[in-house]
Amino acid sequence: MSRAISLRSVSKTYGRSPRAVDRFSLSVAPGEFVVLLGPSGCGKSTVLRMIAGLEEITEGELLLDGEPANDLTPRERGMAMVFQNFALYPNMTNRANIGFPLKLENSRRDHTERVESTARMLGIESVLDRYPRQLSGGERQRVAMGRAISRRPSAFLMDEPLSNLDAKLRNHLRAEIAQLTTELGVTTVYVTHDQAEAMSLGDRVAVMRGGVLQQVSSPREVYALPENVFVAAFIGTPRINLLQAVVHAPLEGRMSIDLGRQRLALPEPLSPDHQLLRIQQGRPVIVGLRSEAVRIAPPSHARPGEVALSGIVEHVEYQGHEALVHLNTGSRPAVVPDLESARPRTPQRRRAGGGGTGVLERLRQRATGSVAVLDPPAPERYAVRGPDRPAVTASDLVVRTGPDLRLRTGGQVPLLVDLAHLYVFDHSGRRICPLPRDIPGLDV
Ligand SMILES: Nc1ncnc2c1ncn2[C@@H]1O[C@H](COP(=O)(O)OP(=O)(O)OP(=O)(O)O)[C@@H](O)[C@H]1O
Repeated sequence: MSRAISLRSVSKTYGRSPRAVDRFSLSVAPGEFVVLLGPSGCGKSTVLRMIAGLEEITEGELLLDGEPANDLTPRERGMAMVFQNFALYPNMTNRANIGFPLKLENSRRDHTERVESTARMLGIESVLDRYPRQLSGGERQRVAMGRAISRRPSAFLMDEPLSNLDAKLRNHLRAEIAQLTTELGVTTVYVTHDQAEAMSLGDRVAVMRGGVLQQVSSPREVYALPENVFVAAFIGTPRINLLQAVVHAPLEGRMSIDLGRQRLALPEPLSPDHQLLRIQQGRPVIVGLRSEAVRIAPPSHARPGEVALSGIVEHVEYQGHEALVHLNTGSRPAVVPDLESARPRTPQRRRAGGGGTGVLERLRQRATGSVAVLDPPAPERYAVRGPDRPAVTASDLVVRTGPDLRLRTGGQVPLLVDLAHLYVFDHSGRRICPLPRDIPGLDV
């Protein structure tokens, strides 16, 4: 039997600390695979442990198949957990490890058949009579999964089960987990901080930040329609380009988005998405451009909906099948706090003002409560290299190209921006373009 899991405004507080999980609501349908995704410390494991019954719920309600379950013991919940550290009994053979939960349930019954069919499912029949220390990391994790599966639980709760494995094995096991859970049709809640893993595994992805659920949607939607700038920045590789901008909407004349040194002129007639930007006139916004929204090509190659920009090549990252070109377009990148690792900056810069401990840095720290923070102006962030050299800034835009395009560092390149792929977020980080679905009276 597969379980429906429902969390209703669930919070967790440890001692006097702020809420580790803050009014978290999520319903997982029977057989569904939901991934909890977010940076380290955002509360993913705590949510999982509250579902498992390993952590008490401070406030709110957990329902299993519609029945209140806050007070059920872990055993009564009938779920199986798989952790990142494989947690096998070292003195038991792998066979005994897999059969252990079955033995706990009924010590007199012969479980050989169930253990062997589980091992077959996971491709580990040949190692059943060895001990865990005689296995590779991947085999050990399969045994750990076998132990979770053997009892045919009503739900799997997996906490970063692949994070101790090397990249190749991780990809391999990821595919196996997807296949296995589909075959078994068991409800699965899976925790990871790896967005690629989340996107490839989940029926739905629930993105968390600072204990708060940001968005829960299909992988496709979470990528294409991120509800805020944090989700946009957390999902997708290379990371979305986020630029500080101002909407320019004169009563007469063309609407545009001012990026600092350059403007994006919005094509007329304005699309419904772009029309709604008019009310942002004069306000600071954040423009999001994924790397596929920008290409290196001259204005004469523009397709309908594409507008021209230009950029100076700062750095080219060769990746074999493609290259990532880091460009300076004279814009200021918007910083999103709490992301696991910021996009690496181009390496050659020296900071002015001895490492950012000044007023701007303090303001930035204070502002980390909101979703996005505006960076200090470029001239104050980076030193000029010498009195006779112009001021330099870091790259603000990353564009994908084919691997064979030869580009000279310091050279200027023409860019075309596809406005159909333009994201705009308001000053609080909420997506305003494409239009949010919940604007009343708008048929989107
Ligand atoms: N037993 C505990 N006592 C006090 N604080 C805790 C306890 N367990 C977790 N926390 C805190 O709760 C917050 C959420 O932790 P949690 O482990 O759920 O995050 P996570 O998103 O799973 O992180 P990671 O990916 O690093 O495992 C963190 O700030 C953590 O320090």
